[in-house]
Amino acid sequence: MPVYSVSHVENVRICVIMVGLPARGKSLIAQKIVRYLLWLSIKAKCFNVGSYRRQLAGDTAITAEFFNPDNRDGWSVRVEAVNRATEDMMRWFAEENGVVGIIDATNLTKQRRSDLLKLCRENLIEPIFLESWCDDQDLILQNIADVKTTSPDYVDVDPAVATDDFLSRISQYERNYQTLNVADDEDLTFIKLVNVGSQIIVNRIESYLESRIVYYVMNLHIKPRSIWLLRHGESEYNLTGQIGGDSNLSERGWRYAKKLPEIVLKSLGEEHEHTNLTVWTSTLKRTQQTASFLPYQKKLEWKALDELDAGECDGMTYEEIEQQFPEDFKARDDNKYEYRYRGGESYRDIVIRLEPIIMELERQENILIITHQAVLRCLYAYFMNVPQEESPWMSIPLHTLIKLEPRAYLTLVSRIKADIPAVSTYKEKGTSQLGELASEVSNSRDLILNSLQASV
Ligand SMILES: O=P(O)(O)OC[C@H]1O[C@@](CO)(OP(=O)(O)O)[C@@H](O)[C@@H]1O
Repeated sequence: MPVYSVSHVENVRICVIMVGLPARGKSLIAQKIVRYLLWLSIKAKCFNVGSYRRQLAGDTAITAEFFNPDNRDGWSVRVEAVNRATEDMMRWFAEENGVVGIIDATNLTKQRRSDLLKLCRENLIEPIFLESWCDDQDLILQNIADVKTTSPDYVDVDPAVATDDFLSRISQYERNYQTLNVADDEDLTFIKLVNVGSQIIVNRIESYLESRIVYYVMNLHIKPRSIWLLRHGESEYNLTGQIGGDSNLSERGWRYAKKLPEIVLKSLGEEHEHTNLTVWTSTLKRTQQTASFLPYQKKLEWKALDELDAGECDGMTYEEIEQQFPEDFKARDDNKYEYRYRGGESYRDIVIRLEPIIMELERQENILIITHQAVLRCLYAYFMNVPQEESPWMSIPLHTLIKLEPRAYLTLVSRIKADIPAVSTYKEKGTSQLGELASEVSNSRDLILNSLQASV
């Protein structure tokens, strides 16, 4: 079955042209848009002019003077860098069927923007300008500290010297800055973020894909925060190897749920022990039982966080699926991301239903999400940029918290394992569930079922 995405339906190609002084979060926004679109299967790529400039002029000793608009050598290198980036982008559109290309540069002058506009129009590409305008000095200094002192331009440079140099680089750029405004740029498609979203000006958004990009950008914030992703405690179905369903926690699952408040507190650290977390669960019992001892007020159930719907296979073991539906079993192994259970869902379907969750997650601050194996893989893939063919095969063990701390250019990840054993629900690619190993599993399943019945 062909897979249609927004871009196929609309047949549009978009060039997002970033605008703004250095240290206004442009690269961060550009990279996030790319990650979001790739996660939705829309082919996107960022062309960072700074890295072309570094290739042309070398990594080191690019001091603020280089960026003086009157410095002819510096100027010609910078023009050449933009030209190379745009040439590569046009080649990418033409030869690799790119859909959304991003030119990540300052693009501060009307002249530069009109050159890019002309190039896009000649190539039938929709241009959309995305300006990050900011005069909040605290935000700017925070950005400089976060990003620029770790930039390749300042390798081995003392952070204080790097910060001073960077501030003078910014003042060189300020000399030429012409901000976008509705009066002068009425005909352009643009979005202007003022002080990271405290005010947003949107002008002439025309296509659906453009409006999705705008909506995504409108939801972003850059406040420091953490996101915890975890599966529910071990369930009765996990013990018996059955998939789907709405079973209760096992005895070990309940132990994990009781220990969870302590583990979360530890992970928050002393200085944040009074932080108020928001807890999201699915509508299924196993996630809600897992959340039941957490002391936080704000708990929200989301249908969109429910586990992958296994349709006709719901309640079966992998072994039973292999026996009863051998072709499906193989098809799923061959392409797990696209495979849709009979009457159920695929991983791609989960990503589509998770989109509103991602939007809301971008708006939120500290949040703890208790969900399921397949859903968690999809959420993790969004934050960590995991390619589609890999994400359904990631190992996401039970009784393990994943803490994500988004930073300017990367997301820090730590895993916290609770000291409470649980079964593994991981099925390796290409492994048959039939045969010796499988019969051991099914024997243990019978044993567990017997003991459950005996204890009733
Ligand atoms: O895509 P695979 O690897 O089969 O993983 C998804 C499966 O994980 C399970 C456990 O096997 O999740 P959960 O623990 O939330 O019940 C199944 O319900 C679900 O079908």
